[in-house]
Amino acid sequence: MDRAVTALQSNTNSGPCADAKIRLMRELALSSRYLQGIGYVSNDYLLCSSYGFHGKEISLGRPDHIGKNGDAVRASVNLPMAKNKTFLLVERKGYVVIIHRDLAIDVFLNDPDIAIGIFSTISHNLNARRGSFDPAWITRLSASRNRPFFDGQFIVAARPSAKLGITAYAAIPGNRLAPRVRQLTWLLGSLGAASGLVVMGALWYVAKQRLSVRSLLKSALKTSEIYMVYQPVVNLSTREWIGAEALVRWRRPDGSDIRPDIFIPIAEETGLIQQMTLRIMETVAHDSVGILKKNPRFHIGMNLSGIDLESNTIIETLQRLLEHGHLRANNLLLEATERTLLKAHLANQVLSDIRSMGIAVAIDDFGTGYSSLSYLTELKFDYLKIDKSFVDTIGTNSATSHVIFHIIKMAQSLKLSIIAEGVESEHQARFLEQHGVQFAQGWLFAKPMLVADLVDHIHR
Ligand SMILES: Nc1nc2c(ncn2[C@@H]2O[C@@H]3COP(=O)(O)O[C@H]4[C@@H](O)[C@H](n5cnc6c(=O)[nH]c(N)nc65)O[C@@H]4COP(=O)(O)O[C@H]3[C@H]2O)c(=O)[nH]1
Repeated sequence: MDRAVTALQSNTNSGPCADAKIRLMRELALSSRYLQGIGYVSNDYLLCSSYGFHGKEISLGRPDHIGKNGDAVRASVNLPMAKNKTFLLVERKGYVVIIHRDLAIDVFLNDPDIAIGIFSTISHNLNARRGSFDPAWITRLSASRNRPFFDGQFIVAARPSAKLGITAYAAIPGNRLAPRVRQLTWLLGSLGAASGLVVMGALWYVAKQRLSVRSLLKSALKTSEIYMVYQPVVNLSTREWIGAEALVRWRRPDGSDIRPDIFIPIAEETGLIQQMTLRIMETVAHDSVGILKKNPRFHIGMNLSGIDLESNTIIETLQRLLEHGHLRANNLLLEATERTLLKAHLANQVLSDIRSMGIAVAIDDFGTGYSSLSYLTELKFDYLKIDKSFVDTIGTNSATSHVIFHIIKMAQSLKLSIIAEGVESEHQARFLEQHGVQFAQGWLFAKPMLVADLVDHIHR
């Protein structure tokens, strides 16, 4: 808009609706991705526009809102040249930009994860929606006077505008927020579109809410809301439980569960992950007392995040646990994903320090990252965990079904022990065993369980 108004104002050779000015309006409108048209307004009448000179002036009505900078906004205008469409008009210094009313949310089309809704508080209709917008959010937000909430997956916020008679709703998956908000608010802000500004407000509410998810998580770390479950790892030939993977859980006081793949990235981005890893390790050390009494050779796998691999803190924590607890180095298996290794520049050093303490290290979710092979040759691992997505291809004709053979062969040639993840059928278990995979975990054998259940099931 700035560019269009400046260009039109600085062209002083002709009157506001002269042919040359209309040609300039047309060029400016055509070169913009977001403006449907540009026009000249006097006393609430559109006299001419990039569509030409309007023999009969078009009445626009009074603006709905005048901004602090003097911009006059008309939120819902029908123009005779596009009868079935509703436009948003922003007038500045006599010139007006014509924007399709849904444009403010159309810019989100390329991002299916972001859900947007614009609700008319006058007609009580959802004027527009994008992404997996859940109308139930409207009821929940209006019941709580538009206080943003986190439903375990999405952070949802609303921003009402009495002047425009709308409420904009924005919802973003908790783990994807920060960079997108910055990018989208910039884009919407530069449009200067009124409904865009309301959507922008909703997005900022969402961003603020993310910080409150951090504070919720921070206090949860001090309570039993954060706890561990254990998924057994079996020996494929004997089906004996030889170890378990510790998986963190967060249950809110209202009984709702928040998934680790949602809150771990939030903990990583908001500087809480080290505190969380420490809490996880202390809980595992505590839980291991009962487990090791039943089977002193049992191993417990723990996931590491990229930030854990950036400093020596993890080494100090492990040393403390080994010195003061029941755990021995050979009871532990630390799991790092390719994704975390990619982020951690010091990973090589930290992983080799962990191994020199006698603790085994696994590469987790193998094959789902970017440069898997280079990790296998540059870093030393003891175990390779085959990701569930490859196990799922066993017995199918999918294009990637042969990849699992190569992963197994590669691990064998590097003398790594293999654990297959996400085994759900007997057919998959038999296939893996026949191809030399020693260990597996998955719902076929057991789902993640509380430590008391694990202890009950371990054979002496
Ligand atoms: N459909 C299906 N799913 C199965 C089956 N067997 C296991 N799973 C699920 O697959 C995930 C395996 O964990 P992961 O790959 O380490 O992936 C983990 C890990 O990356 C992360 N995570 C979990 N706990 C921790 C933790 O304590 N610390 C860190 N840094 N990350 C964790 O969150 C991810 C998700 O964990 P969960 O939701 O617990 O989900 C777990 C587990 O419950 C199966 O047969 N079928």
